[in-house]
Amino acid sequence: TTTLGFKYQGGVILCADSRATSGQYIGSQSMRKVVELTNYMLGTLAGGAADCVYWDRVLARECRLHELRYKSRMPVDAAARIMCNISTEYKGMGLAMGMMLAGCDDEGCKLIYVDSEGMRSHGSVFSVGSGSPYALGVLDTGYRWNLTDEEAYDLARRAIYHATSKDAYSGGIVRLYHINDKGWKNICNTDCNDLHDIFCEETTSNDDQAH
Ligand SMILES: C#CCCCC(=O)N[C@@H](Cc1ccccc1)C(=O)N[C@@H](CC(C)C)B(O)O
Repeated sequence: TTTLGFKYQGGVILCADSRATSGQYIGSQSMRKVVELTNYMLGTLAGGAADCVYWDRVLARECRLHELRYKSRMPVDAAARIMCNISTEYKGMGLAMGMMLAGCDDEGCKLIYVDSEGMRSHGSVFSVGSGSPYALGVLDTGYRWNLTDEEAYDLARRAIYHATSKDAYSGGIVRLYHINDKGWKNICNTDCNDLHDIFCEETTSNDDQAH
């Protein structure tokens, strides 16, 4: 898996691949690793597939119950703390999860990393999963706060694409989401092979073809 998230002037960007593997076997090329927790909060999944998918659903239920009981949004920090408490409760029992929670509440846009070791930290740029070293190489080079929306989308897609090229455990579809104070939006779901044609286009003109 390769997942990334970063905050910038336009809100928060989340992007992830869609491959599930078991050793060298590819179990799925269409996993949803950016998950919709509420209308205003998204999460990303990396690590054990069952662990991530199961506890993400538990968290989504807690968010909905909060809205029903208190008629107000679940703050992103509160959701992160719930996931952190779950991780702490099961620490040492083998859970393997590396997640990001992102959303914009009345305190502004938040990006929080949470994992099954009990880590919980706020940040502006994160990448989580087996392909994260490759993604960070692209991301840290191109990241700045004042990116335009289109530049942010392009940077996220490039970072995930290059990770899928190098990391055998990442691949499939690059799913890109944008969150701001109006909510979240799925910008695109692009197959890695199509991104190859965009990011690695060969200049084909007659003289070039005479290699
Ligand atoms: C194939 C298949 C069934 C899924 C097995 C399964 O959990 N694969 C894991 C890798 C892993 C992890 C821990 C133990 C063993 C295998 C996987 O693909 N994780 C991806 C994210 C999830 C959400 C899809 B990614 O982190 O690579």
